Amino acid sequence: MRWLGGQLGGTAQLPASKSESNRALILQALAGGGQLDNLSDANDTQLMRRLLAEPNAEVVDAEDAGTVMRFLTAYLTVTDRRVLLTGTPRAQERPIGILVDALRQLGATIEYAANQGYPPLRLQGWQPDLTATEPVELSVRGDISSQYISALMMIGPTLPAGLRIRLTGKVGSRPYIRMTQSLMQHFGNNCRDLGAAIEVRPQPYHPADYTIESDWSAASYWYAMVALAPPGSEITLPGLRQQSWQGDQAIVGIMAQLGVATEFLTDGVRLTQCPSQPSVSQDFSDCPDLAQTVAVVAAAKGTVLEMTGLESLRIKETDRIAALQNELAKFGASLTEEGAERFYVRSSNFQVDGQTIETYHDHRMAMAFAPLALLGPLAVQAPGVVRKSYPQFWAELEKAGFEIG
Ligand SMILES: O=C(O)C1=C[C@@H](OP(=O)(O)O)[C@@H](O)[C@H](O)C1
Ligand SMILES: C=C(OP(=O)(O)O)C(=O)O
Repeated sequence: MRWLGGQLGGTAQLPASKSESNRALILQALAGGGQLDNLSDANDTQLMRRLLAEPNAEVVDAEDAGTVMRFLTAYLTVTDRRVLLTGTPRAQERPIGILVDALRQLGATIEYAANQGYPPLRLQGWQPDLTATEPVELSVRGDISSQYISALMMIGPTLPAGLRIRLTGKVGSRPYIRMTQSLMQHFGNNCRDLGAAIEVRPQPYHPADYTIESDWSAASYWYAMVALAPPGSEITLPGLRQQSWQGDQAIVGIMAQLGVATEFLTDGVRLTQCPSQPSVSQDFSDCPDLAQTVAVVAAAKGTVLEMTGLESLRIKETDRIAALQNELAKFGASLTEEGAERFYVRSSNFQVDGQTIETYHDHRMAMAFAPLALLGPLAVQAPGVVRKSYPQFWAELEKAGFEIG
């Protein structure tokens, strides 16, 4: 792929948030109705929708979608389904023991079909304590994935006396927990986040309509393009809100330091260029999905980037730290760990001249490196990976003035 030249401009279409979509689908199913508008066309969301619509399936394949695997483990448990819940080889390497242990304490019978602590899972029955008058108390680690906590929160209202989840360890991806709370409240459960614990009342959901916001994680790739495009470039992204439930709106503040200014419009944002800083320090604990985008922009601009909060990156679609290290090295840039869990991106004489990017079955590797085509010719292996969250990504790049393929 290559950039055909000139300034970047115009409007780019974003997918709807897959995180909001996949929560809204679970809540709609538990509420027994409600109209959802602007559901994501991401494979992760279309898959969730299909799987929820198959009440008699004996094998449920969550493919490579973390939210689908984790949310359905809880949802299929409380709807008393007997199924084999499986996923891709990589999904079978992503841990789920914390969620399974919690569900067992609530009355689930779940067995591991292959390796202890990992999918595939055999869901074999659900017998909650129907006489409970006090909320069930659970302790759940927050430092592996917030998706376990969101999954438990969403099924909490189905328990006779609700649920109290005490969070232990460092809690990562916190905004995703708040997003779950906000959507639950929208569907009628006044769930409370007390910081160290989450209280879910036994209030039944009621059907509610909701229009999904555009996806801020997907927007991050357009921020990267504006940051690297010729002077005078800009882009408009419809469907993003100033009051957002998505933690990846943090891209606004991060990119303000890397040369992109955000103007909120009535519907969406307009991105323009602004001066950037020579070095940037950022904790990604709350926004892990932005790490790849920001690392690549910093490397390309020669900005020294200090990165913390990357702990969860090793257990996502791929080991994202190793993948970033390998691919940045192709441009003479580096990502090195200097001290415990403290990483630095550094580069000098960064050049794009026909390198091929490996994507490691990870949509975000493809999308984070694609903006480099603004600086020189580039090839991306297995470009179809983007379908997980942003199926129209390449088509939108073509409209914006890239030659693809
Ligand atoms: O709940 C969600 O929708 C998500 C939570 C995050 O995962 P972790 O909680 O595992 O960090 C994020 O990386 C993922 O893309 C989506
Ligand atoms: C980590 C991601 O997704 P999930 O965990 O839902 O597979 C992602 O989209 O970057």
